Amino acid sequence: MTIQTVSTNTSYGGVQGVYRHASQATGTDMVFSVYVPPHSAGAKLPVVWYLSGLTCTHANVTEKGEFRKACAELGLIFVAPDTSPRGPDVPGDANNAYDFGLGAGFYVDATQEPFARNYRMWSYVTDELPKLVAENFPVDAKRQSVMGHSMGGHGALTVALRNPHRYRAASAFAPIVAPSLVPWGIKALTGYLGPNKETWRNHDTVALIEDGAKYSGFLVDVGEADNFLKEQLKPELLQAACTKAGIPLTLRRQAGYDHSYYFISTFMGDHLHWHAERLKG
Ligand SMILES: N[C@@H](CCC(=O)N[C@@H](CS)C(=O)NCC(=O)O)C(=O)O
Repeated sequence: MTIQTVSTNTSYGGVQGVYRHASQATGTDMVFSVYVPPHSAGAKLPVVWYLSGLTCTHANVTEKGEFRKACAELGLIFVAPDTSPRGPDVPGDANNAYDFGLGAGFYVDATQEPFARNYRMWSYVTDELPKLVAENFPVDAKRQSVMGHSMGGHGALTVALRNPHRYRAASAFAPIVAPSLVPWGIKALTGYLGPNKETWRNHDTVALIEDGAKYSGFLVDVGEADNFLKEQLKPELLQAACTKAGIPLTLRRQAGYDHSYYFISTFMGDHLHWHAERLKG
């Protein structure tokens, strides 16, 4: 598996890169970013996966997430994939809406036509891209963790719950926690997985917890001024599910913050310290 370098820039003594490769999973070219902090020759470093939200590419968090200073200090590799396949032959939303299709892969492997061929973001972020990154960067595969925002928060929490031994820590900014119950999620899961809601449960954080999935604990920040909080995010459902299942949840409701990268970048350092603590040794 070969990768093509799109760009590299030195930052905080490390290297911020953007790379392109031909993805088997999606059948398209995919672009992702990797920050490698300064490190001694031959060292293998822990890796934090960041899954982005609706409308994003790798570029949103790479340019606005303000993660590099903490990653450099803590010795963390930071990887940001795209949120969907892209290209002239990739089908999107029939009405070009922002919440389905391009930029809105929802971290599932679609089973419904015409999406099943390309929309395989679950396989991409949990299988293909980790292998590619391990082959090309100084990664310690035993020390991985995952975080995400909004749709990517949903991705991070479901990826962690279904692979608790692979991802030692998981956190989220303004995650969708119960996609089966909210408009963004119902539209996406119907479109990608079909109308049988039983097939959605594997991609619904609250449903996974209700069905017995366990995890060592989550850090979740939400903004009290987030316009999506009440209709789409519903963090109270995650709180109830975690309390009932005995999963430790640190849920912080941040007054005045909205859904944007001004919110994410403010708390990015806290999240990276949480991850670094759990990726030690
Ligand atoms: N701005 C969009 C909503 C989608 C949105 O807020 N996307 C979030 C993730 S769910 C985001 O990160 N957008 C890109 C950015 O802020 O850079 C709209 O209403 O049209």
